[in-house]
Amino acid sequence: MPEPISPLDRLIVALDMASTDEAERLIARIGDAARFYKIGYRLGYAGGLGLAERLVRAGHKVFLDLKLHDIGNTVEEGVRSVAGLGATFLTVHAYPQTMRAAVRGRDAVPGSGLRILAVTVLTSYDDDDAREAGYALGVADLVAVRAAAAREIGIDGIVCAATEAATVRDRVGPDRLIVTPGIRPAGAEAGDQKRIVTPGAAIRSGVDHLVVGRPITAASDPRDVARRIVAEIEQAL
Ligand SMILES: O=C(O)c1cc(=O)[nH]c(=O)n1[C@@H]1O[C@H](COP(=O)(O)O)[C@@H](O)[C@H]1O
Repeated sequence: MPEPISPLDRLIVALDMASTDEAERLIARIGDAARFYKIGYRLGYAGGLGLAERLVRAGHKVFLDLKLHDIGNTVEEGVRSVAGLGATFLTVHAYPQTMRAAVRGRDAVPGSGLRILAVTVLTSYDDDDAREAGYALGVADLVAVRAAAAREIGIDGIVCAATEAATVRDRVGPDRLIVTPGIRPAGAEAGDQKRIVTPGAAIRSGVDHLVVGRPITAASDPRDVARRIVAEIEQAL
């Protein structure tokens, strides 16, 4: 059985900011209301990898959302480099060749603790977007197929919307993680997200970690919003 995850560690705050100064100010404001942070393109390309190492040294957990997707050799070597940074999670797109390469890169650095998450279908996509991108399957079927492939290949966790969590759990079993962005507390703006779920409903559908960005980062009191989300998670468990 998987290790129990505390309500606090289930919340991952997306640091989609322009600079490490801005990110560090937000982290200081949030204080002990969160301890798991995600660094994606915006911050990653603006000093975010150095910040990731500093956060790990300070006892935080870090999710590097680099969404790797390239020829196998490049993905494998990229994952080997990332494995030295101390992050807990790294994303790759859920294409079989890419996932196999990421698993080889992970396994080449034993003891790094890095876990690979496969991004199935972005939460900003609906069936029309999938069709426009050339896929014959709708979002739910595409997520199910990719989750099953990820499990077969040895990926550690799946990124999907919480709307697909039950199907994904069915495909991947109890030992793989399910990590869901597209989380919106009741009444929060969806923005560009199309498959949104509240924190409590996500947890009840079997999700392990929730990724929350703007509802926290754009709030006038980010610490308060983070605390409320963790309380909602705790209640739903
Ligand atoms: O891989 C991700 O983290 C991700 C996958 C996905 O399908 N949808 C998605 O929104 N994300 C990321 O999750 C975060 C969501 O941010 P908010 O919409 O501001 O809560 C962003 O950093 C996205 O890059």
